[in-house]
Amino acid sequence: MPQRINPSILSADFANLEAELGRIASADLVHVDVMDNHFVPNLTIGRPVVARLQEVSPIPLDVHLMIDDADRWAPGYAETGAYSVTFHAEAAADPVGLARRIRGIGSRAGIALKPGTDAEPYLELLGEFDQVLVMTVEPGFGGQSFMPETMPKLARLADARARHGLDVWLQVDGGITTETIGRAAEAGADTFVAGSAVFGAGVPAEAIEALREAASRSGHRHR
Ligand SMILES: O=C(CO)[C@@H](O)[C@H](O)COP(=O)(O)O
Repeated sequence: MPQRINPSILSADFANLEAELGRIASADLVHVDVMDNHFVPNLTIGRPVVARLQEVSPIPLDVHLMIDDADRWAPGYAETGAYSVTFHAEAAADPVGLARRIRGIGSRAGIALKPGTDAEPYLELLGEFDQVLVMTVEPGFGGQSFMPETMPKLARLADARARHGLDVWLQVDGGITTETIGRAAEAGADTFVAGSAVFGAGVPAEAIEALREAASRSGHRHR
């Protein structure tokens, strides 16, 4: 199964985002964190900046909405042409309906699960989503420590994916480093978001390569 490394621009220089994209040219996608200071206690960027990033980025955008009222706002992010738009389970009144709208606009649709959010309601609905984002920290800030207790949930999602023969991507986000990425890969993740491990490194391209190597050493063992 292919593995993807998605650097999170939350740890990039927000005054020089276009230049920062140039430092991660070997990334698979760019992870863009949108926070509204309601769903999470932090505020980042909104649709106008995402739309502009979409215009200048040579790398597809993986937009992660940490915002309330996703039913209202998420389609607008898909309309920017983003490759994927992920919303949180608690933020949507109708997660399946919203995923269908996002897909209808042309983006891949993702559902995100906070560390305390149960995967159970979604195991039989996996086909409605293109990716499930398993948060491996509480959403809101970069630089936190990976929460290994989220791994059983990831493994349950991986089992459901295999049972249904789906190729839904399983993404992890938070505290992903060369030390932790192997555990997530073994539990079934194929898509890895890393902020500080990439932009906090001297040479982000080397950090991406190191993460790629560490993940590939530890592929999913339960397929
Ligand atoms: O969504 C988030 C935080 O809520 C992430 O995308 C962070 O940007 C990850 O940062 P690191 O934990 O890799 O530093």
